[in-house]
Amino acid sequence: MEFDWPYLLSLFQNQDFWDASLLVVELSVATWLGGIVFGMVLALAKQSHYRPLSWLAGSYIWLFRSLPLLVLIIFIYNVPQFVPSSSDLLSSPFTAGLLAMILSESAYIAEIHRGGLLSVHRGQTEAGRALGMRFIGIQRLIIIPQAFKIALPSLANEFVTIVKLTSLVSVISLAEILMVGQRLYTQNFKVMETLLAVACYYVLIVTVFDRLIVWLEHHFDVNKRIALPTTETEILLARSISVTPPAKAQRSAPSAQSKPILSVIEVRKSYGSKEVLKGINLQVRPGEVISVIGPSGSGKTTLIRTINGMEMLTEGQIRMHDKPFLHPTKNGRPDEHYYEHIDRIGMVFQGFYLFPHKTALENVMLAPAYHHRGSEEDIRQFALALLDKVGLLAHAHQYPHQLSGGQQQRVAIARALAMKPAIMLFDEPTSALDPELVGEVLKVIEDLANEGMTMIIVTHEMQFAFKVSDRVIFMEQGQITAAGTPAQLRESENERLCRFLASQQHALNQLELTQDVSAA
Ligand SMILES: Nc1ncnc2c1ncn2[C@@H]1O[C@H](COP(=O)(O)OP(=O)(O)OP(=O)(O)O)[C@@H](O)[C@H]1O
Repeated sequence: MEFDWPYLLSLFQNQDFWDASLLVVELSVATWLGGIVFGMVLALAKQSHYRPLSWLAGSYIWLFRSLPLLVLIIFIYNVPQFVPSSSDLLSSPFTAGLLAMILSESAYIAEIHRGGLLSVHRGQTEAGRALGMRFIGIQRLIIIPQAFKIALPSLANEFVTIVKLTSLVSVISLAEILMVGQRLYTQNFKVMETLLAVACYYVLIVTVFDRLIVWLEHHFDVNKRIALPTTETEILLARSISVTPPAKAQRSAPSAQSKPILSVIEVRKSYGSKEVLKGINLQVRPGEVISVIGPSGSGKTTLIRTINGMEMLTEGQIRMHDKPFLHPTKNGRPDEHYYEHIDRIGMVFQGFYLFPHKTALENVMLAPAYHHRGSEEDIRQFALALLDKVGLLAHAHQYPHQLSGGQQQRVAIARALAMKPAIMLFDEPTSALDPELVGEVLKVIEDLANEGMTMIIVTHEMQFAFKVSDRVIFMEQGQITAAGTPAQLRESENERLCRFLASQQHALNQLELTQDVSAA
């Protein structure tokens, strides 16, 4: 029996095949998009802290991954026999097939999404929370765009699987490509030629969409984007407003009479049986700059993370402007009091945690836009002015990966300032930086201190801490064991503090040298 080439070629002009190809494309794209949306809902639900929701999503994924698609398609197509009211919808083979495919595929896609969501660094969520954003906002603006980019190659692969799975809908008489082929070869018995044409149609569809998805991946890849320069108009816009407080508001010694902005009262924090903070009391007054120093593992970072709710306290309370802010809760998560005040606390992390899919300017604009702090134009102007303040106006349109560590940390400071915080928290802001980049970040923090910004700084930079602070706090084994002005601490007879400072003597010597030079 000879292979019939002319017959094979004629099949590429067969209208039924092209109609069936269009149907396969429609069914595949609708299943893929529906699966992506519903799969993301399932993936987020499975990660939820709310146990019943997480259990429901997990059960759905388990059930629909176990069910053969063929069985599901036949089952859904026959539902109207038992539920007549569904016949309007499900008596159409296309709708029934589409529904069955979305139900089944979303279970697989949910797991792909979950992989993407888990790959996004935890610091991204913390950065969003520190900007006062809630769960949905954080997912929508920060996590999902990054997770989607990570998951895109696997999602593309799933699209190919979906295209091939559409052949199963022929079981409910939907005229897709394989069914058109079957009808032909049962009449003319040219099985090989017809199936080769069927294969070619599938390969064509997959190839076209493969190219489209490559384009999509390229589109989402910020690494390939070229940063635009800051325009003259933007520079003028940034410099037409001042983001530095007026001279009279600038730094003076904090008054002991002024009411504290923040009160930490008998705060304890435990991880399991290990108590890391053992009854911390601290009051922060307007304009005060407090540095927290101490040996590694003494609880400095835990303290500052507890102050802005990144870690929940186990006992005690934290008050903002003498109003409830943080206290232990039943579910171990902050309550509404937290959201009333968190946007007045700016946090700068050791690891920067800039949003990698957004430019420096977009990073700074994100939180004020989310909180509707003015028109887009005003927010943009303020963000440009803040970037100018930290010396990065020229880099406004660069992505984080196009900036040095020091520049990224300065953008992170501008991002926190964009919310006009009443108090700024710095968690070892220079520890992740190369030594030559430390100075540029410390300079920005020192300028803020001189402008009267209230700050708590956890730092290992002794020279800096003793230079900028009104008060230095020494922590050891989860307790504040010494506190006072820099001068008081240097003269303290606290044995452990003396030993700690002696170990840091090199840095302090440098400070004295600098002071001697400036006094001369
Ligand atoms: N998530 C956690 N789970 C369990 N223990 C933790 C956790 N986070 C911190 N700890 C423990 O709490 C103690 C204090 O840690 P913390 O990071 O606050 O110290 P630190 O003074 O900031 O140290 P460093 O200067 O090295 O950063 C350490 O013993 C640490 O192992």
